[in-house]
Amino acid sequence: MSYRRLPSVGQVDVERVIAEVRAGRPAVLRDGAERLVVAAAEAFDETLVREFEFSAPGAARLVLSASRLRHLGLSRGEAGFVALPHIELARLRALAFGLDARVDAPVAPLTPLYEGALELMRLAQLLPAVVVLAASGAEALLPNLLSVSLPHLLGYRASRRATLRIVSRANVPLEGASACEFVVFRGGEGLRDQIAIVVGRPDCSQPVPVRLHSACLTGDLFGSLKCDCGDQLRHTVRVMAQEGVGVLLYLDQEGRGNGISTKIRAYDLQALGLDTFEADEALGYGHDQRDFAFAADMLQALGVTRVRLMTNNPVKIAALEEAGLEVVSAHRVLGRRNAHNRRYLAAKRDRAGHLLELDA
Ligand SMILES: Nc1nc2c(ncn2[C@@H]2O[C@H](COP(=O)(O)OP(=O)(O)OP(=O)(O)O)[C@@H](O)[C@H]2O)c(=O)[nH]1
Ligand SMILES: [Zn+2]
Repeated sequence: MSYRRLPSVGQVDVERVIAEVRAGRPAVLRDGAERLVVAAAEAFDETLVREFEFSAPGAARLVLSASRLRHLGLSRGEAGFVALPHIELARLRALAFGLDARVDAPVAPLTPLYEGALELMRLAQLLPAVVVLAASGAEALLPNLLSVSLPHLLGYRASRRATLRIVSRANVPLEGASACEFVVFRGGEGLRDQIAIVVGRPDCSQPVPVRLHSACLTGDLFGSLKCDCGDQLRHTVRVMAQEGVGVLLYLDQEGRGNGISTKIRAYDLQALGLDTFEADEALGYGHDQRDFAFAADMLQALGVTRVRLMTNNPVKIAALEEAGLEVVSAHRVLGRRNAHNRRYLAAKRDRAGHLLELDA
């Protein structure tokens, strides 16, 4: 391995801080001399409340994304923060992820460090709602906390893409597709590795059948009826096996990049009547957190530059083209419809422009 491929100190700092906030512990963001203690709103319990209140009484603030503030009734299109003079768990949770909450205090615009706190939550696949304390008032907390600089945090996604590399590969015969090689990449998005499943031995001078498949634990593994993912996954592998060649990228982008805990939270909101995109917006997200540029890098690392893409999602086609691959054709991949996924598929067609003909 060359030194160039070793993760930088900044990348290591970001990964350590991601682990801290996912474990429910506070961490510190630095920007020059300025420091900010941050902790995920969803992690707050009585103990964390006591820790924050004791170290800097009255100084906490809750930072919320633009779409969460819109859900709370604010018309401004930007992220912002409200003061938390006392951290009351019920109010904190209502503002961070309650369905019927309304903003109940003045909202102020964010500084770059506060924006960084939201980015940290997204990288950690936690809800974009974060409690912050100016470090000047929280000196007692600092010696125990890991910290990361804002430039390193903001550069993290690009650095993960730059360090994308193959770490292992082996043949794994699948039912109905015996000639498969699993190639494991480290880097890209999410918190785990990315997998390329290479069916047969593709001739890279010809267009190769390709699917970019975002992980869906509920659908891929358990056959959830709420989406079409499991069908799409198995159907694609079957088609590739029939053609004798293909590359399926299995990407760590659970819940359109939001992570499994948020996806399940969103399902709970969908049960109350919101569609798949409305539920994500209510929780503070945009339509889709995924970036497919690193998937293009994976294909190029495998020698694939001309693809026959199996997708209904125009964003995937555009992303590969933008990264310099030639998308020779795009083929629809239809899962079975049922009473539980009907609305999900219609929302993808109507709100995200997916190429789906549901009435056919
Ligand atoms: N946030 C959220 N994610 C969902 C929901 N249902 C499914 N997903 C995720 O949506 C993604 C679907 O991935 P794909 O099937 O690769 O992508 P797609 O955008 O549907 O595009 P194609 O299937 O290629 O047409 C997976 O990451 C699922 O986990 C939902 O209700 N909310
Ligand atoms: Zn799914």
